[in-house]
Amino acid sequence: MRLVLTTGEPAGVGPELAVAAARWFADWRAGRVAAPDGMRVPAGTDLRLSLIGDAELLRSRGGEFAGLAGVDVEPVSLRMPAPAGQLVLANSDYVIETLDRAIALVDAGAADAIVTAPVHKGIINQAGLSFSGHTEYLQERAGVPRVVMMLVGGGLRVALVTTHLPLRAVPDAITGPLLAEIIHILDADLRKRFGIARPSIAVCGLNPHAGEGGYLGREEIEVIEPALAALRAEGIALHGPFPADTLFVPSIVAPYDAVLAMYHDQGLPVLKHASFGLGVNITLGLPYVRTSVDHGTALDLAGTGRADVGSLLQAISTAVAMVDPSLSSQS
Ligand SMILES: NC(=O)c1ccc[n+]([C@@H]2O[C@H](COP(=O)([O-])OP(=O)(O)OC[C@H]3O[C@@H](n4cnc5c(N)ncnc54)[C@H](O)[C@@H]3O)[C@@H](O)[C@H]2O)c1
Ligand SMILES: N[C@H](C(=O)O)[C@H](O)COP(=O)(O)O
Repeated sequence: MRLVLTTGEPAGVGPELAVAAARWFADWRAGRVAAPDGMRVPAGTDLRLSLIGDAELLRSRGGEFAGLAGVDVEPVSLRMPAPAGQLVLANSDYVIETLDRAIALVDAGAADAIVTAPVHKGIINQAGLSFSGHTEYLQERAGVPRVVMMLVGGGLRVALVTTHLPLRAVPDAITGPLLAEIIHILDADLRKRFGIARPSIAVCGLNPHAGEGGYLGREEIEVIEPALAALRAEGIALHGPFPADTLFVPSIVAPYDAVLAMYHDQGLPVLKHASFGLGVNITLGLPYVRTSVDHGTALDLAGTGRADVGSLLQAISTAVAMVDPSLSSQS
């Protein structure tokens, strides 16, 4: 199995974390260490990790990594020097090229999964390239009509109906057809990638108290409940819509395999509170496995050696388990 790791915004923590992860990876594939969640792979497992990025940048930020067993570099050249913590407009092309290289490798069957280090959405847009996030970019490049962002951590799986959208645009974006597409992907991938025979999914309402019977908003009555009813009739185990504030109470959320939140900042703050630094961002619905870290470029920490590599290690081990579930069951 070969994973490709895009090393992210060159001014951020991605390059140094990628090299730290590569060192851990060499030990992990040799059976010498476990992943943060305890997952081990049997020594001798055929695993390779290719770092996609500028080799000199990686070395200067993370130290030497030549000779690590199972690790290589797919070189992409920086456009301009990249001082730690300082965004350089001209390097946005470099970031996009690392993603395109990863996509080309999975498309050609030369890699099984893409793991991504964080990019800076703002600087890419400032450079004139329209970019909402990896999730949307990978969807577009894969030519699939829809994908689902799901973050996993702290015992929770939280998927989103809408992703990188201004809050003002969210209510209009939530429609019956969108809910059906998202829920079909979520249900199918929980079965296929996570081995859950009949996923039980709790759905958040959009409005406070899930609309309070229509007195605090009507989207639940007019859009969400009818969509869920139709999907239940297909046999999908859907519950809700529930008021989001209490759904995440540990004893209430515990029975469900996943929560479906209506928008980014309804679901992700809960997950990041529960597991920041060890969470994994997964894109469901792509023709290949894609995982990522739960944090951003952390420009304030770049080059200091103080950034935590835990989420990246978890993203790598999760990708391996998703490509070959038999490996996770051996841990
Ligand atoms: N997967 C991704 O590509 C991804 C994910 C989230 C955010 N982003 C992007 O990152 C940029 C910065 O976003 P932000 O400032 O909101 O979030 P951020 O995650 O970069 O930083 C938030 C806080 O967390 C800390 N932090 C982040 N990563 C850490 C780590 N590995 N170890 C220890 N502390 C860490 C930072 O120092 C900061 O205090 C934005 O452009 C955003 O869009 C990218
Ligand atoms: N929504 C993600 C988060 O908050 O962690 C993050 O922005 C990354 O998204 P992409 O994987 O789409 O870049």
